[in-house]
Amino acid sequence: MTNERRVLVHADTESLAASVAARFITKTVDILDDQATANVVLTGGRVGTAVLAAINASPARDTIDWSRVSFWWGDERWLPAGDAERNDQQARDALLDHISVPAENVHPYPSSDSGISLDDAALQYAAELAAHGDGEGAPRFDITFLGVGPDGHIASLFPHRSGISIEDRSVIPVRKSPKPPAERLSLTRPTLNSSERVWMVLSGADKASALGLALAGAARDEVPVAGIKGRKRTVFFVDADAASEVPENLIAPSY
Ligand SMILES: O=C1O[C@H](COP(=O)(O)O)[C@@H](O)[C@H](O)[C@H]1O
Repeated sequence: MTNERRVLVHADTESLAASVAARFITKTVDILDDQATANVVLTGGRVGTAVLAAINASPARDTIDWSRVSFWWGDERWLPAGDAERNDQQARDALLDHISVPAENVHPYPSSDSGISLDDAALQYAAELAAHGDGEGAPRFDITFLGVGPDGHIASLFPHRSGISIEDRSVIPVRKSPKPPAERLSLTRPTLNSSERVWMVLSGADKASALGLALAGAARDEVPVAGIKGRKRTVFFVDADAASEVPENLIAPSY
């Protein structure tokens, strides 16, 4: 099977979230049949959080041995711990607080009330990634979820900003983000692209243009999602509205 990007279209956000949740559970069980542990990178955003809620709601949720799964984040908003706008808090509310995952398996970014600077927070998260990286700069990420903004941003890598081109670090501080809050932390493109599987989750007509441009070969500086590709698989899980500008030949047959 090739590692071409694939687009799977669902009728609406609800069926999209339920389908990705089912696929995640099946894939993670398979991964844990083959290896001792799994590393999953979570995203913030509306659809990413809906997927976590759908995993939580699934009767098959606990077929996964959660004690062998570790969670990381693609990006975080530089806000105090527990803030409802933090990506980690939204993931805890939707899923993590409801499953038997050991606290040490959950790797949130530092928070703005942690007493360290944004720059030091980026260094600290990079060090945590490296500490779990078996000699690499980051663990082997088995599944990485990414939302996609209407401007084509992924994680906190925005169009026409230097972040999308940074290659010598695993984590960067982000300032003056076009989307609030202004200060953020983000994995870099090479770190995201080190993932075995990248699963993009997006819905809504406001995402159609960015998705269409990315799949038509836009430059990553213009549309950052265009620069993202997992090692084994890159799948866009989208709803019909987001898919409206996707070239027909890239849409996988419905299943
Ligand atoms: O701020 C963020 O937004 C993006 C996209 O969010 P969405 O609600 O438009 O899906 C998300 O991917 C990112 O993690 C988050 O920090």
